[in-house]
Amino acid sequence: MFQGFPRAVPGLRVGLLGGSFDPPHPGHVHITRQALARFRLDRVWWLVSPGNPLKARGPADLALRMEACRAVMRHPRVEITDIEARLGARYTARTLRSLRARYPGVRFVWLMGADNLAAFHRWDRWAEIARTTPIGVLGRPGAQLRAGLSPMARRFASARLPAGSEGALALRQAPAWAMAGGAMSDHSSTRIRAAGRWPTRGGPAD
Ligand SMILES: Nc1ncnc2c1ncn2[C@@H]1O[C@H](COP(=O)(O)OP(=O)(O)OP(=O)(O)O)[C@@H](O)[C@H]1O
Ligand SMILES: O=C(O)c1ccc[n+]([C@@H]2O[C@H](COP(=O)([O-])O)[C@@H](O)[C@H]2O)c1
Repeated sequence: MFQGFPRAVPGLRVGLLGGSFDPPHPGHVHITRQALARFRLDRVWWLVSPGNPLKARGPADLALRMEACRAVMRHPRVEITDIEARLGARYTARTLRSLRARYPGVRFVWLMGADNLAAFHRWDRWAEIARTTPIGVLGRPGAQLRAGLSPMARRFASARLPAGSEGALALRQAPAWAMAGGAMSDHSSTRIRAAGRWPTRGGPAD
């Protein structure tokens, strides 16, 4: 369809897991599998970010992160993509607008860990994202309480799907969001970097 962009037909339920993946780890794999099952998704696309706009430190080289992602996440329904670099987008609201225009009829669900839900109100045009895209949240140790009390959770409280209805998330008109329950993983990129098992860059995101 477009070089470097995954294929998707109208009606396909596609979860978008944006991340720095600096580096990717088993926690990302865990939540991807959980999202496929709990939110009844047909696909998950990993959007390997050119650089989180809220993180001062730039991530490792994109090609290196893409390669590492392909090595840890092998699943027939999961695609590893550098779509945001191709679009020249690092703000999620912009990415979602572009994807909706390129893939009419595809049912996108934005995926994120509970730690990101807790800080979601600091994102560019966060309420627009919530009003236009269903959001699937995956549990993360230590973040559950903050996520539940967050400005996003409070402002869009009436749009939250009750436990047991998460499977309908992709079919719901936004605003709609759900939390997937179940086992959590405590893996984190910060911890891997701190252990010196991944190259780090000191400068700001480029
Ligand atoms: N163990 C985990 N449990 C739940 N969600 C996770 C987990 N690890 C990462 N995520 C989610 O995956 C997405 C991408 O995460 P990211 O690549 O920043 O990994 P990270 O481990 O959070 O990195 P860092 O420690 O550098 O912040 C985010 O939405 C994040 O909340
Ligand atoms: O759009 C924003 O303002 C924004 C602010 C912070 C994070 N994000 C996105 O959130 C995703 C997770 O980021 P990270 O660094 O926690 O992996 C990734 O796709 C980022 O681009 C987006």
